Amino acid sequence: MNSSTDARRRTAATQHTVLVVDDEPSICWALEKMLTQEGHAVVTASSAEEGLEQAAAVQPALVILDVRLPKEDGITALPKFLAATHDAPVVVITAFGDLETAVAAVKNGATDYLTKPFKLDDALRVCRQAIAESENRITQVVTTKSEVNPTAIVGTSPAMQQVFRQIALVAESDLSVLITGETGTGKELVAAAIHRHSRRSDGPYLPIAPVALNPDLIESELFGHVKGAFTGASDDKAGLFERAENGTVLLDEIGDLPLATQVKLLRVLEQGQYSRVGDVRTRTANVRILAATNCDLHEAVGKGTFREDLFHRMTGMQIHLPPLRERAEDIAPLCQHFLTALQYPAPDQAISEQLLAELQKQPWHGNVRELKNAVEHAAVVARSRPLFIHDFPPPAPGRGEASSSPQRSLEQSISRWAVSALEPNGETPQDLHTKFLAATEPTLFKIILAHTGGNRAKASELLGIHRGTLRDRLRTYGLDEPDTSS
Ligand SMILES: Nc1ncnc2c1ncn2[C@@H]1O[C@H](COP(=O)(O)OP(=O)(O)OP(=O)(O)O)[C@@H](O)[C@H]1O
Repeated sequence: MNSSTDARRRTAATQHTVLVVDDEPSICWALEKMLTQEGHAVVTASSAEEGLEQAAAVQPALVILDVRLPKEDGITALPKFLAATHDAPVVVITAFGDLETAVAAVKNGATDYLTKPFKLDDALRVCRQAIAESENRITQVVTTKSEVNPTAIVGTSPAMQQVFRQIALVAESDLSVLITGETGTGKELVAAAIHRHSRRSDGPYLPIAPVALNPDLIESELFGHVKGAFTGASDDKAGLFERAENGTVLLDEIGDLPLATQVKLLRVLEQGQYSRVGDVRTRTANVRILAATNCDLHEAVGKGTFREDLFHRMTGMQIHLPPLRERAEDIAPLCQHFLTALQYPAPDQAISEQLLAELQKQPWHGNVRELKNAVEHAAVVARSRPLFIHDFPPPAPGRGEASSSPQRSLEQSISRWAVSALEPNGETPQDLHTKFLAATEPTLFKIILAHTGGNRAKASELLGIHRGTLRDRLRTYGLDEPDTSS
């Protein structure tokens, strides 16, 4: 970085007061010099007790706190510094390789930490970031605890409006409903909503996933059994349909039901009747049956793994939840909803337009479940500041996809790297571009030159750049191999 850039930054930076608490005078001196050069006012203290007095008096924008202090140690004093400064960022200085202390520091509310001995460049980067964070910190205080209904189905897209309409239309009736959609699209949420808005809402709601049941016991689980029906049946036992009397049953992943059980389910659906395993007595079922699937039942019928009569019976009333990538406009309200549920400060300010555009580009193979987990992850990383794309975990791979396509993951890595490097007071775009080219061009050039057998004229033609430019860049990267062009 050249000195004029430095000077520009210094004048642009707002002056803040930084409190340095360390009993080593040399560290206080070095940090003071570095921060004063940045345009900040620096106050120092050699113990936690003295530091706390200073903190209350000067209200610093940043506290740099050593862990090892003469009386009270930095980790124990950390919450007191947060309280005294109204949550100013605290950068903790720990001994080299002391993971336990670093973890304890972050747990106690430290924004970042430096390990001794540290380079001043690193200290400067960490301090700049912490100050920028404190400037960005969302100041709005959440005065009332925002209540979020965990069963709420959030969505403003036309597709979700259609789903809401369908739920409203079918809820009152006793119709069986098949809810379809990829994993994580909210099928179970919809089933629960249908039950909640139905006449049966006072009765039980029992979701069950046949795939989670022992295949030998599946019929007994659903319909119950009588004593002695099979080895181990030491007593009569009621099944799911009996326990759900006057209520609703959700058969999750109905496509996993064995064919023999499908016949019995059809009988319940058509005649409202079933028998316990080992019993001749016919019982009447007073349950509403909802089913969900993320597989193509039509295809399962074609393969002979799903009965056609049951298929027609179940698909009479179908609610389809489209994948999240087809309803990108739901991403913003869903993020708000999940952040509100986490009591994140000012959820409406936490997601910028730029971040939203990034999130809307992602494939979300795990749909809303993946988005929810990703927002929860990002909220932990961002700790009260607005979220950035690099706070989010990488996208989940799609079905049968080992990972996202190389080009996509390259794009994502570059984006994460660039955003974090550019973050307030980080690298200039020009520095970043130079570093980016230095990281990518040598590999590309080597491959193209190998392809042309070292012929630079051909390589520059293929690359669409001037031969002289290629020569200069190869020299810069130390790739001055002999040119085989004639
Ligand atoms: N529209 C939505 N609004 C709010 N939360 C949602 C919505 N859709 C899904 N979720 C949340 O996403 C998670 C997954 O939803 P759910 O279990 O209903 O999906 P599913 O389609 O049944 O998944 P699977 O097929 O894997 O069982 C849950 O935490 C749920 O609360």
